[in-house]
Amino acid sequence: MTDPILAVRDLTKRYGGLTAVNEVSFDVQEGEILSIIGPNGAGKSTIFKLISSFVTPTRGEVRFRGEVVSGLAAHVVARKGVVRTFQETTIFKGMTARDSVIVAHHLRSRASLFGFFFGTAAARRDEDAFGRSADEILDFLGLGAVRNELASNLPQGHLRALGIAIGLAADPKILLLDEPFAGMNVDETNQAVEMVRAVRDRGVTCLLVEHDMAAVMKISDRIVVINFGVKIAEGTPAAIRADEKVIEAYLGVEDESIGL
Ligand SMILES: Nc1ncnc2c1ncn2[C@@H]1O[C@H](COP(=O)(O)OP(=O)(O)OP(=O)(O)O)[C@@H](O)[C@H]1O
Repeated sequence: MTDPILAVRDLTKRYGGLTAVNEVSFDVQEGEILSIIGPNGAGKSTIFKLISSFVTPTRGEVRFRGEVVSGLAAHVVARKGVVRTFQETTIFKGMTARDSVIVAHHLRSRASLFGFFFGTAAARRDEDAFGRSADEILDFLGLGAVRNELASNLPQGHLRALGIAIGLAADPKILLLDEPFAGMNVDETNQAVEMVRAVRDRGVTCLLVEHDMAAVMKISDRIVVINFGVKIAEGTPAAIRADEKVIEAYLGVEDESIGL
């Protein structure tokens, strides 16, 4: 097997007396779609925050292409290529879709953000290149027709896609997608599943936290299952569906189903 693009080792996060994530280890291979699942409060979001360096582990580490990235500032890790998608709630709604993606390009080279707002010559040069790249990303995600709409006017499905577009503007090697199918109907979910596949086919490794089991089973190459902060299973969708520990963890959970 080739070296993993991401190696999570003995990752542990304690909040006071509560161990949110406990000695979790797994690898992510380049080009994979890997989903992290588990009941509410299992520790999935905390694992995402640890991988993207928004929080520092109590113990253990995350290695990206062999380099330890835990402990580095989140924007440094993002620039290396480990990027979280924006949630709808954090998208700047007063901007057009296109400008939002252009600003995300500027965030990649933070020096030019000042120029974007104040119109310096160097920023205008960047502007052309970033504009072309933004248009390509928007077209790629099916947002070309709404590029000049204010984000505040976009329906939820488009906003979700815009969050992915903003993530892609940062030129990720790994994209962390936090509940990309939440609140979607079946048609919207199917479209979003295709979108995530297309992102992977573009060469971006995708890591998902998701509750929609039907979508998870359809899209994932592999799944990591977390329960009470501990990894209880890891494998292909077929293996996970048949895993006794996984079935047990989900038994009695009313709002979730493992899709059996
Ligand atoms: N900043 C924090 N301070 C204290 N406790 C926290 C903090 N963040 C998370 N926790 C606790 O850690 C545990 C894991 O939370 P986490 O949000 O990672 O779970 P999750 O699997 O993402 O849940 P959900 O599926 O409901 O989003 C929970 O018990 C939560 O209350």
